[in-house]
Amino acid sequence: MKPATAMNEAVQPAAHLRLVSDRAAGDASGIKLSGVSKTYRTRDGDVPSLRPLDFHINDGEFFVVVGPSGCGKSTLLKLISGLLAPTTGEILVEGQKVTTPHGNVGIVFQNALLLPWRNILGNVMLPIDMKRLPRQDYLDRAKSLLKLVGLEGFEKKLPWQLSGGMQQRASICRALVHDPRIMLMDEPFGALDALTRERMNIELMRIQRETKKTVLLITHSIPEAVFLADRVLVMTERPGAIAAIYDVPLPRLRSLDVMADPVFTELVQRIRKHFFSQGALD
Ligand SMILES: Nc1ncnc2c1ncn2[C@@H]1O[C@H](COP(=O)(O)OP(=O)(O)OP(=O)(O)O)[C@@H](O)[C@H]1O
Repeated sequence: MKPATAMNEAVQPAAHLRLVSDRAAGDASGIKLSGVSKTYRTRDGDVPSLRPLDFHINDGEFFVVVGPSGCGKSTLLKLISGLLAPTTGEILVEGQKVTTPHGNVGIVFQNALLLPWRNILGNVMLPIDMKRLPRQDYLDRAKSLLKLVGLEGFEKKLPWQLSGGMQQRASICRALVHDPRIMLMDEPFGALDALTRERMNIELMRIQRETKKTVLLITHSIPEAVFLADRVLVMTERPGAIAAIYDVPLPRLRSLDVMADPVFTELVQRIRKHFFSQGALD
């Protein structure tokens, strides 16, 4: 068995649950973090949010981050999107150093955040209008994305005429419409009921497999993380560091039945132990 990179020595992986932090290092594609830390400077003093992080998300990988509340997950996503600058270190997206917000990513937040006065198609087209790209070139793509997520026929409806899950599906289309290579998703299904959330997970997995996007998703749900991910990064309490990175040794296209698979349940348990040993469980 490979040596664990886990900081928490109490959590040892079972033989078939490899820790894979050495996978594909040095590849110029995907997302690469080298020594990336963040300390917020506030009037009340410094708030160290992330300890120096080093990891690589592969091109086309579904990478999920879990961690205790306040450990710096959203901060991590904002750094990768270029909305925030790191205090130390360097982030490369597709080989390019991130210094400002960049067009390579589509971002999905916890709430759909659709503009109430724009219809669903208008909301999906928002990044095209904001980037002043030619509308005609993207209209068909917007419509086929809406079809892909089961919203065909709802193009002219206003957001309030759709359920929460439908609005969130529209916001995923909005994040995909300009064809970014990378999707950054911050607890995208946190506000949904359990059944809709399960359906959205299946939907998202299908979209990711079909479009071969690189996805970084943050969630508080360990089963959701294991269900969706190729790899799961577990963070420590603030200032967040890498507790462990787990490979998910399950078929890439999964149905909900996989949740009864012993490999699934064992990995969920193993990740949960990190939180118990840190004294914090969400
Ligand atoms: N703009 C800011 N100024 C000062 N401190 C901040 C700022 N944004 C976040 N923080 C602090 O940094 C830490 C990490 O915040 P962040 O939102 O990244 O955590 P999180 O893991 O996403 O939390 P949660 O799971 O609860 O959403 C928290 O302690 C938070 O209070």
